[in-house]
Amino acid sequence: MVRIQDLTFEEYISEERIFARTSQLAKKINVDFEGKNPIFLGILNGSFMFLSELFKQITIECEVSFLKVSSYENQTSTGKVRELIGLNKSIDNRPVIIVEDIVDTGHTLAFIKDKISSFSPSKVSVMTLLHKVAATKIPHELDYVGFEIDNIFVVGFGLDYNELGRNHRCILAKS
Ligand SMILES: O=P(O)(O)OC[C@H]1O[C@H](OP(=O)(O)OP(=O)(O)O)[C@H](O)[C@@H]1O
Ligand code: HPA
Repeated sequence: MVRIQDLTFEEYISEERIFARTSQLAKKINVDFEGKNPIFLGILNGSFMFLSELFKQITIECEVSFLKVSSYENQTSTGKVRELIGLNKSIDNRPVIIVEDIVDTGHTLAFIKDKISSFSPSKVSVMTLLHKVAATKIPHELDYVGFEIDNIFVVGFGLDYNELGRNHRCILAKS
């Protein structure tokens, strides 16, 4: 059992299973994108651990870059304003692989895909380590999924609870 602030968590997906699945996904990418020089776009912060493990096993010509979605409360309205930081013309006419740690409601991915499309990538593929299927409000075509998980709160391997717990080597689920 692991305690983070007021919550307790139990191991849900072991480090071994994460590594084995990540290797399978990397092998598939190496085949699917051979000769296509894709750019991996990691979505910060959560994807950093998954992307670094994946990227070590990519053997084709490729690039890596990172994007951050910043959210802040608008001073003049109640709405949340979101902004995508780090996008530039390097994705013009290139195949892009968005790399996420988790697709939960699907709102973040919808926002990212919309912003990216204005840069005219030749193709946009999505890879996510986790997909919380029953929580999804905006369905997406997910090209590479590590694990479909239950509708429970998870931390570890890059995922956080109040910014804590990202450093755990496995995925932990709330008890
Ligand atoms: O499908 P959704 O319901 O939109 O949730 C998924 C998003 O939530 C998390 O990011 P978060 O905004 O918590 O930032 P973080 O990666 O820095 O933890 C996660 O990394 C995804 O980007
Ligand atoms: N855990 C951590 N971060 C998240 C989750 C989760 O289950 N869903 C969306 N962001």
